[in-house]
Amino acid sequence: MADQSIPEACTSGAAPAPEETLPGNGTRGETPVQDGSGISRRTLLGTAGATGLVLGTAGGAVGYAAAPSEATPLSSVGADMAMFHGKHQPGITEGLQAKGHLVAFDLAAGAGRKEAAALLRRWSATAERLMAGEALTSDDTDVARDAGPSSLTITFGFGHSFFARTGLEKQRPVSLDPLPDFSSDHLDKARSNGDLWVQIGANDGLVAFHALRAIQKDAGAAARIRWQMNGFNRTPGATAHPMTARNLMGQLDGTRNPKPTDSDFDKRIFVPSSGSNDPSWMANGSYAVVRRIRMLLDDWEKLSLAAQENVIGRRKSNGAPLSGGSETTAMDLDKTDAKGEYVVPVNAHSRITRPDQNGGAAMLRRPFSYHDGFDANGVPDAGLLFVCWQADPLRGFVPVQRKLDRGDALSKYIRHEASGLFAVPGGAAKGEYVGQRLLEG
Ligand SMILES: C=CC1=C(C)c2cc3[nH]c(cc4nc(cc5[nH]c(cc1n2)c(C)c5CCC(=O)O)C(CCC(=O)O)=C4C)c(C)c3C=C
Ligand SMILES: [Fe+2]
Repeated sequence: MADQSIPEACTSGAAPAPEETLPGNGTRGETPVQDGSGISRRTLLGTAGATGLVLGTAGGAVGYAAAPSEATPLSSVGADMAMFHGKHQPGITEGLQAKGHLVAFDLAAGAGRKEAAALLRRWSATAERLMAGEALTSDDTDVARDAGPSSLTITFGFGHSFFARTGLEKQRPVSLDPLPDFSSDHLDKARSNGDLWVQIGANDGLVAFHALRAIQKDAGAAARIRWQMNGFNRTPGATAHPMTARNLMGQLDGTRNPKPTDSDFDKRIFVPSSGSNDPSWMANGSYAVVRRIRMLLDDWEKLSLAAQENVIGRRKSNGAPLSGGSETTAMDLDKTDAKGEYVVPVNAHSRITRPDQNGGAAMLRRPFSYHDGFDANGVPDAGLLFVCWQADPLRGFVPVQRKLDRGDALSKYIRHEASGLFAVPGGAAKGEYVGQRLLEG
C-alpha cells in the first residue's frame, strides 16, 4: 500500500506568507493558507514532492520571522503546520513525525490545582505560538529560527496521580485506573506514569527540541520532569510516496491502524461528548498508553528472514500477509500449507492482535523508535516508544496486551521497560487552554 499508517488529517496548509508577518518577533499563524481552488498548500505540494519550495502569493512562506527581510523561505516540510485549536488535541491523528519527545512531569511539593491551571495556561499559549511557527514572546533562544512550524504538535495529558495532587479525585476518570500487571513486564517505576504528560512531535529536530525546552522552562517552580524519552521516525518526504513507516526490527509497522475515514474511527479513538462513563471534561479526548519497549535486536537479527516473517505473520519486504497478496490484502487466517499447518502461525503477532481476535479491541498506534546508546558489551538500548490512542484502554490496549502476554511470538524479542496511562482531554477552543474544563469546571 502506498499510504502512511496515519493520514495527515489535521495538518493545515502552510506557514503564513510574508505579507502576514506581524511586527516584532511573531508571525500570524492562525490561517491555513489556501490557493484559489480551496486545496491546502500541503495537498498541492504532496503531488509536487515534499522538498519543493513553498511559494506563497508574495514569493515564499516564511517561518519565525523577526522582519520580512530576514524571513527564510521554507520547503513544504518546514511550512507544514498542525492546528493547536480544534475538537481534538493535535498529535493524535497526524502522520508520524520525524522527531519526538515524550516527557512526564510531577507537580512540585506545594503545587495544587491553582498552580496546575496556571501551568496548563502557559503551556497552551506556548504550544499555540510554536505550532504556528512563531517565536516565544520573551527570551526565545532562536533554536527553531528558520525551520518554520515543521508540523510541530504538542499534546498534554493527565496521569492518575494528578487528581489527588490537585484535589480533583471526583473528576478522575475510571479509565485512568492503573493498568493491570502483565507477566512480561520489566517496568522501571521511575520512568513510568507521572502527574502530567507532554508529547512533542515535529519533522525537524531543532523545532522539537526548542519546544521541549520551552515546555520545561514554562514548568518553572510548578512541576519537575519525572522522565523523558526521545524518539524518531522516517522523515516524511524521504520517499516519493507516503509509505507505512518501518520500526527498528525492519518491519512495516502501522499497516492495520484504524483510519480517520473508517466509520467507527471516532468511536474507537475518542471519548464521545455524552453517553460514556467519562467525566464531561474528557469529551473529545482520548487515552494514551505509553510503553517503552526495548527490542532485543541481537537476538532478533540472528533469526532468518523466514523466521522473522513467521513471528509477525507478514512479509518483511512489503508487509503483505503470509497468506498472500500485498500490504493491504486481507489476511487469510485459515489458509494452510501442504502439511496442513496455518501459513500465518497461531502465535504470529499480526494474527493475535487483530480486533476480531480480541472482542473488537482496537487502538491507534502512533509510535516513535528510540535509541539510547549501547552498553559496555555493545548491546543496543533501542526499541519502540509505543504510544497508542483509544476511547477506553480497557477496550483497547488492555485486552490485546493480555493476549500478547499469553503467547505472542514477538515477546521473546522485546521487553516492556516503562509504562504510562494518560487522560488527554479534547482540544482547546479559541481563548481556552487545554484542560480548562477540568481545572476550572
Ligand atoms: C498491546 C498492543 C500492542 C503492542 C504492545 C505491540 C507491540 C509491537 N508491535 C510490533 C510490530 C507490529 N505490530 C503489528 C500489528 C499490530 N500490533 C498491535 C498491537 C500491539 N503491538 C495491533 C493492534 C496490530 C494490528 C492488528 C490488526 O489489526 O491486524 C505489525 C503488523 C503491521 C501492522 O498492522 O501494523 C507489526 C510489524 C512491535 C515491533 C512491537 C513492540 C516492539
Ligand atoms: Fe504490534
